[in-house]
Amino acid sequence: MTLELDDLRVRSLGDCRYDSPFAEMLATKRTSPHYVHEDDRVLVDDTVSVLLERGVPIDQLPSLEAAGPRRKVYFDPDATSVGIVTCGGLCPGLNDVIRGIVQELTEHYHVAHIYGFRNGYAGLTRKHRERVVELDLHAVRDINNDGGTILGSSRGDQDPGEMVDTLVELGIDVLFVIGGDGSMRGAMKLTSVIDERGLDIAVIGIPKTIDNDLPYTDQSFGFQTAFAQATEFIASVFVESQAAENGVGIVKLMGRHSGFIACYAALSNNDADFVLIPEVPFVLDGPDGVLRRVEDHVRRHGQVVLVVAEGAGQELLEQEGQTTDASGNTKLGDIGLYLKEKITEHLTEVDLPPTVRYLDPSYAIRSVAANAYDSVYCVRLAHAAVHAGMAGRTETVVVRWRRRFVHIPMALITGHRNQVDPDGDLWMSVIEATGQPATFGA
Ligand SMILES: Nc1ncnc2c1ncn2[C@@H]1O[C@H](COP(=O)(O)OP(=O)(O)OP(=O)(O)O)[C@@H](O)[C@H]1O
Ligand SMILES: O=P(O)(O)OC[C@H]1O[C@](O)(CO)[C@@H](O)[C@@H]1O
Ligand SMILES: [Mg+2]
Repeated sequence: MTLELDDLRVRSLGDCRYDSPFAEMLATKRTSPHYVHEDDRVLVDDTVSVLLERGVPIDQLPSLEAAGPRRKVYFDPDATSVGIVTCGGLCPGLNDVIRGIVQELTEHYHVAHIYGFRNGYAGLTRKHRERVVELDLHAVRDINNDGGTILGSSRGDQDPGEMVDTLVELGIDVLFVIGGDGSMRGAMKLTSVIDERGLDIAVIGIPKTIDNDLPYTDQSFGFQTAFAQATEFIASVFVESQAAENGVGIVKLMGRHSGFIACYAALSNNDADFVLIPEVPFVLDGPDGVLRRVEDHVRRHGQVVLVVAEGAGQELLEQEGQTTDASGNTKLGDIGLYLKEKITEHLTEVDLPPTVRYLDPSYAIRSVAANAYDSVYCVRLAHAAVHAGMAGRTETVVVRWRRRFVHIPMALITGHRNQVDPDGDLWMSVIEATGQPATFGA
């Protein structure tokens, strides 16, 4: 990691001059094992060897600004208007975040207006301006009981200039963008137009991804709920495969570029014999290929369960030209169906005609309401986002890093992707739990 301290400094619109509603509560607070003072910072690294390698004084080590309420804020709360938008794919907990933002802004900061933009960035365009909704405590009362997002979401490019026009027209001071890497790239285009026009509008990101593929965050909200849902499907194919002769269960789970859902779901109920993820390429044929390993497993145990992330083994699929979705994300081939065909063909050839159960739970794992753990996480992220926005931070994302809530510059979260490290301890756990080889074939 070549990160320097200066890469981690977040932008502020200016000095904080207004009293914060939290001033009194914060007056006596100091950093403790359970609280990081607003003037203190959280270290990025957590191993002695990396810290020593950096070879710089402690105050020069890469560190992150603590999130949380400030004694003074940048925006005059009574005169502040905010906007909220949810973009990209659904994720458990979106409604919890919206609700947390609205409650915090209403009950503590007493802001003037909270607007919700409908259906992602499209809701900020001229065409959809009239669909903007005003949000209050009543509007968000029990939305956390439902999956999805009350605001709706979308993919697809919109003109940043037109979106900023909408912010200006509504008098928005702070925009909260709840979304993934694409949404954060979109948010950075907004801040660059805001800067060009010399406007005083803060843009705060709340990272959302069930794939858990955003960097500098312990684990993204909704991820735990999503992989818990996925375990149910693995358990089903396990039962089915056990009951059938030469039973083969295959579950394909979301995860375009990162196999976290597949790894965690597989570890959770430990029914999977093979986990295939995008980060670990595999071959099908040959003595060490997946097909022979599956065959060996069926011969020894009479059944087998495979969990495959949707982005795994894409290089094996013959695809006629790459297509993309409205946001420019590559559309993937169906590795689950491909494996089903190949395994059926192989086992039939070696005289083990299989009964294959293939499940692709797809949207069923991400459209549900957040579990209790994710709900807590969401409301705490929402509070952190509100404090960051009211303090005038901009082009800033709130994340939980090594269990502390911190601010990071938006550019960092779009800089690279969080992926399962084939040399890391998560993949090691998967290998230990499944008994599968570290690699398949050459
Ligand atoms: N490079 C970019 N510049 C401007 N806007 C972008 C960019 N990439 C994506 N966006 C916009 O951000 C929104 C969400 O992007 P996208 O559909 O890729 O989802 P995401 O935020 O990455 O979430 P998910 O994890 O579900 O993919 C879309 O409206 C898209 O057009
Ligand atoms: O079908 P959609 O909504 O475009 O999204 C599918 C993709 O979104 C994700 O859930 C990420 O949000 C991926 O795991 C999946 O590939
Ligand atoms: Mg994305």
